[in-house]
Amino acid sequence: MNSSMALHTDKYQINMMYAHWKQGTHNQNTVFEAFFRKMPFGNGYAVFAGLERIVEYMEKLHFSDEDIDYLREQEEQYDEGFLEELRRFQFSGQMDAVKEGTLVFANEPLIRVEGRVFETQLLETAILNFMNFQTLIATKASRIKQVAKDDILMEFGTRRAQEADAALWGARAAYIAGFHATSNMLAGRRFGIPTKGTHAHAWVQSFASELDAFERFAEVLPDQVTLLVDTYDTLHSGIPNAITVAHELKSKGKRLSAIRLDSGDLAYLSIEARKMLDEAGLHDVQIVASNDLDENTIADLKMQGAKVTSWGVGTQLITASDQPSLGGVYKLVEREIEGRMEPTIKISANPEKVTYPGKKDVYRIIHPKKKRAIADYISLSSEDDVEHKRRIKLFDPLHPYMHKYVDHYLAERLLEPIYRAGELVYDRPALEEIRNYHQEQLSMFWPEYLRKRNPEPYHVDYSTKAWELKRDLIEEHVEQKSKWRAMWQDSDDSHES
Ligand SMILES: Nc1ncnc2c1ncn2[C@@H]1O[C@H](COP(=O)(O)OP(=O)(O)OP(=O)(O)O)[C@@H](O)[C@H]1O
Ligand SMILES: O=P(O)(O)OC[C@H]1O[C@H](OP(=O)(O)OP(=O)(O)O)[C@H](O)[C@@H]1O
Ligand SMILES: O=C(O)c1cccnc1
Repeated sequence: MNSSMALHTDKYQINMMYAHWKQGTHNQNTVFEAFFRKMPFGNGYAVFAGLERIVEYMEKLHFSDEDIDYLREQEEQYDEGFLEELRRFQFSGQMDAVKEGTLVFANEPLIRVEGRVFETQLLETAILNFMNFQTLIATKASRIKQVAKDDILMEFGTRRAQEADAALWGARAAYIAGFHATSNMLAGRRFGIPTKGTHAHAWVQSFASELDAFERFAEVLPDQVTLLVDTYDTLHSGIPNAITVAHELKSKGKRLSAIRLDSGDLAYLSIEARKMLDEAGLHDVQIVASNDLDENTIADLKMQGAKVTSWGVGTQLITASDQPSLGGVYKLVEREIEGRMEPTIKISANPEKVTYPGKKDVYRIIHPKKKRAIADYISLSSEDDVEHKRRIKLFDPLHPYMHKYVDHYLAERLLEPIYRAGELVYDRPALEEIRNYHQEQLSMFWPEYLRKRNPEPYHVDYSTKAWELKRDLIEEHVEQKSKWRAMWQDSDDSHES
């Protein structure tokens, strides 16, 4: 079985690789950077995820004989020599990336890939596919976590996910952002995420009575029982029957762990359920809620005094339903011209889409005493001001007159080496470590950047040199454009005369 995902790319990447190969430019050195332009869900931050998947992909990346046969069959224009080159394909370049769980912001490089254009071009589609989805889900999960605070969060989304990979990697992304468990057993086995499960309405329906169903379930799984109480009548049947079973378990030295509410007014029902359980002396029986929950409903329910301590969240999380995609892009920022690396820019009529040229680094600038993040500072990799702790100027690229100088600061370089000369040099952290690191990250930010609604925009600032480079290349482009215009004008005039 071919486990490589080399063909998990857009055809245009292979066509460009072919065209470079034919033109003899395929060994040209290049630098690409991946970033997104707009914060998802209007959130103040995003949670970077997807690196583990990218490394898995990179480690297996090669074109198998079947891949080559397929390409030959698909595109008769491809030369055999090109297919031979693909057969020898191996990533030999550099990759740097932000660690999973890091809080990241719009317009900062999150992944940087350097190498032969023949290699760097191929990776675009897969890298964006992994980064965009997982970062989106981790961010959505983080919003839910902010609201749920210390309650237990269970990821229930598999049945509604956009197919299997999304369910698996989505469960992992949610765990990074602070979910406690998943219902997906494969995600549990593969990533070591704790698994949890209650039972469905079908269990209750498959018995003559609800009480019988509850008793039979508790009999075989007495150590972790959560009973779903809304199949027939939550207040008049489900909860009373669950209380009966709880007493039966108690008499055997066991404990009913929780009841689950899955329909109706979850605030009202949970308050009533709590009263009934407490009156029965069952103070330690918890209440789980599920049913199309997201951060907004959970916040509403909490505001209404819902007595829920565990939330099962599926559809809205795994499909990121209010924003089903993150628009991350992968842009060429430098290329080799006659043996020298030169910055390159993409111009667009939309000013937001004009790229920042040049190979860059991202530093998190931290208040030396308060140990909180002040801003992210993006400078050209050729600059070393931050490395030497020299004074830096922070200014808003949209409003350059708004600026301040910072003399004393701590700095963390966000892009870490992942590949060097094609070798994996990154010590892949355990999932638990990533999850803890994410929690530490949150504590480095002032709450105004983290709030769910109308967060204060966190500063992502460019160095003066990075900003001037962009300005100069735009000016060069404008001059070039007016020259072309004049040329066209002249040729039109001569045709007319
Ligand atoms: N007190 C509440 N305040 C705000 N939202 C609530 C409250 N109680 C429930 N909800 C949410 O309202 C929505 C109710 O959806 P819907 O009407 O489809 O469910 P239902 O009729 O209760 O149950 P079913 O899933 O059986 O159709 C869900 O998203 C649920 O999470
Ligand atoms: O609502 P979600 O956040 O996606 O959580 C998962 C849902 O999956 C189950 O429902 P089921 O598939 O039985 O369908 P239902 O919506 O009719 O209960 C469960 O009872 C939850 O309601
Ligand atoms: O365990 C549960 O209660 C569960 C799991 C998946 C989807 N809905 C509910």
